[in-house]
Amino acid sequence: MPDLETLWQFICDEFKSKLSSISYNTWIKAAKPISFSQKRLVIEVPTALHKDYWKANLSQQVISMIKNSINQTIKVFVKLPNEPDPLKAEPTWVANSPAEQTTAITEKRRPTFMRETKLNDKYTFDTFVIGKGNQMAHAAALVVAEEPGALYNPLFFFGGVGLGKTHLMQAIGHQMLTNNPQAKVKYVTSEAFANDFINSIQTKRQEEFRQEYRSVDLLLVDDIQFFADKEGTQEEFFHTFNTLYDDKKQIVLTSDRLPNEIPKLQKRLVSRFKWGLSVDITPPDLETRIAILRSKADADRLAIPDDTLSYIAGQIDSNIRELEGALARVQAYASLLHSPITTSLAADALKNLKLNGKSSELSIAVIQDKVAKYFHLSISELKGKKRVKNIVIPRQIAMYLARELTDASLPKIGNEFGGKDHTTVIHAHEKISEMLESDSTLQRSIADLKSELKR
Ligand SMILES: Nc1ncnc2c1ncn2[C@@H]1O[C@H](COP(=O)(O)OP(=O)(O)OP(=O)(O)O)[C@@H](O)[C@H]1O
Repeated sequence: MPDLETLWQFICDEFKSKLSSISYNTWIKAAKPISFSQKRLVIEVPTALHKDYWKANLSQQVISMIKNSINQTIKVFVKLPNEPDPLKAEPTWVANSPAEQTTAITEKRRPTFMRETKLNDKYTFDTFVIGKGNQMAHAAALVVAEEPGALYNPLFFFGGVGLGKTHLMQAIGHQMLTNNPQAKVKYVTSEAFANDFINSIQTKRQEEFRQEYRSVDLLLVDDIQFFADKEGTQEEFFHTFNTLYDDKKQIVLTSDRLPNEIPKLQKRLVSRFKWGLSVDITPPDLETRIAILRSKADADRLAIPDDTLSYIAGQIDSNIRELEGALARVQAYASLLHSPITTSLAADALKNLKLNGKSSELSIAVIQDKVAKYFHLSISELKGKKRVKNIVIPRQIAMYLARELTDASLPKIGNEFGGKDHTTVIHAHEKISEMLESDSTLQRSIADLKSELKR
């Protein structure tokens, strides 16, 4: 019997010749051989989704590879990093389900009242940097691109602004078109869907609208939180969803929060969105931020020393769009001065951004506006006296942000919230700080709001 290292090398070589490089990097490179004894191979993978995929697709292939090459029957165990040694409790394997074949639909002429939204060429799997916060989302995206309609339908990405939801969603579209150039892929924002729908009513072309949306192989709808308040659109989307789902066509959705946290989203949509898989994308750690900057710099053929990239990555801690913006700013500054990019030049270029600190320009009114919009409240509700929970928490969040992000005094903040006492502001700040320690939904809302306020 080979030792663990030799065996794993053999398995990797076999998969390298069988799988595309994207699949290889996602499933095999991310896996780690742990032990091999008594014909039992233990492999560790990073997320639950990797584990499912291994069990459904890859374990059996490994068994066959070994059988074919040295005529030995081995067992394969797949575990997560925090799971105990699976050899003490043998799992059962899920049989591999055959990939769902999508049928090509001949492209019809697009009705003129609907604007075509094209996929962004840059948003592919190749340009997507994998890190801790997006690893599971990336793996799910790949599964869906390779086996649309079969496993995770709908696939739902949620998470803060600028973290790569659109990028990943469009990467699925590109990949599907690479695999099957005849496939009909449609990307829209929820607002474009709503506009198309309204236009179709105004121009009496609802049939065309339905034909367009219900005949696709892959429907990508971005930012569905904006369906809130749009009753008619939700109704129409419900039927679009049902038709596609019944036809086993893949649906991918994104939002800044989970379906049940989207205000005024119909319950039947919420429940349908939960049928598939919802995956969170969280802000990248420093290492991933540096890797993203490195990949952008390489793509633009920019010579930037590592310590300068680390410096830039250290300045922006959540939003990747801002990270790209910072790099562009440094690049522009360097070309303006005709100097090479160094850390001190980057520090100069970014010094006015005040990204992580307080901003004297940010006003309480702007905070109130953003918070009210985020929670779908009116400014007067936010500033008012109503004590119902769905208003009180946003009000306290707004006070908390005013305290954290501006230099305004407590009485001034109280005053701007309809003349409240400064002790109310202190209480709000304490309450939200305390909740932030354990409430992940709140953590995400605050991160989103902060990131929007820095835009
Ligand atoms: N992992 C990644 N690797 C490389 N680039 C990334 C990654 N994640 C995000 N980006 C880049 O960051 C920018 C913002 O990403 P994207 O627009 O996909 O975010 P989003 O989550 O959809 O944001 P929003 O909520 O504002 O719609 C894009 O230019 C995208 O290419």
